[in-house]
Amino acid sequence: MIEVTHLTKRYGASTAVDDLSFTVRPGTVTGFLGPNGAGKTTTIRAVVGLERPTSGSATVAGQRYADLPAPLQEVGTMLDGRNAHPGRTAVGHLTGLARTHGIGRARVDQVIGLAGLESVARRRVGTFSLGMAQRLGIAAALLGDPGILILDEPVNGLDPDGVLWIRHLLQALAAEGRTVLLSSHLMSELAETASRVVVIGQGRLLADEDIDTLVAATARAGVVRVRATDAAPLARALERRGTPVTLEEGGVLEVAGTDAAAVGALAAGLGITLLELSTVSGTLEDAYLGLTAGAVQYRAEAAR
Ligand SMILES: Nc1ncnc2c1ncn2[C@@H]1O[C@H](COP(=O)(O)OP(=O)(O)OP(=O)(O)O)[C@@H](O)[C@H]1O
Repeated sequence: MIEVTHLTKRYGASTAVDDLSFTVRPGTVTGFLGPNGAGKTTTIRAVVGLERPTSGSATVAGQRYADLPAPLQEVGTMLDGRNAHPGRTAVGHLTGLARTHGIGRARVDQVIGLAGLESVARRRVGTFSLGMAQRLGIAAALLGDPGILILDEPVNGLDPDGVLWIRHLLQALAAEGRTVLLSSHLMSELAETASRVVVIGQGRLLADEDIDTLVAATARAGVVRVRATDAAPLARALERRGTPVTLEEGGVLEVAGTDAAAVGALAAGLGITLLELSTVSGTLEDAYLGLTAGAVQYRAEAAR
């Protein structure tokens, strides 16, 4: 469990994190989202004892990170995939870390296997691609077999095979009852991997929800899309029933406040042939954009 309670972090006059509270529970993968500068990294750094809160607190497994006797065995972190010394081999880096916690060589080999790094285990880290460095960062996070994992942008730099690997790995770790928190800007990937999400903007909490609940609440979720040989009479019939209809590109009608079966039945009654009939399911991206619309600090000026 990760608990952030009324956490505030100020740098001089600017507030990076503002009275933020949320809990990350075991057994699920939780995504941590927010626009650039929202305060995600500052929050994560406070959780792992790298930032001292101005006020409030952040604990892992009920304690401050700094008070954990063997942090590597409680919390695995990957904040920057490139933190290993470039002159060291992957095995050397992991063995060095393992020694600080009395972790045996067998576990080093095990995490190298888990991360798919066997073929490059004896290569210098400085020659690693971004994806290989990310895998090494994940191997290091797993070294102490921790109950809590905190990963900042773990998918960054991974090829599609690597993306799939990390998705299945994190889900398997959560299914074992571990607490998994990951930040990512890749919305569709996060939606595939996580089941819950914490969204922040300008240092404040915007949502702490199941992804399914959040997505179902998006504005367009449940809207019926329909394309017909002759859309006009269908649109008129729907409007006569008080159902709002919008005409989209390509002659597609979007109909709110009804369901696909009702639209299909109405069209059949009018003898109109349907070319397409579907229900719009919202996406995490829709939900995220809706939530953060007012909280984006850095936005390119719209093209005039
Ligand atoms: N050491 C620091 N000194 C001063 N300001 C800082 C410091 N670290 C972060 N900030 C500011 O705090 C705010 C939050 O930054 P943070 O890096 O936590 O955001 P983020 O959500 O991780 O952003 P991104 O998605 O771009 O990584 C930003 O306005 C940033 O400029």
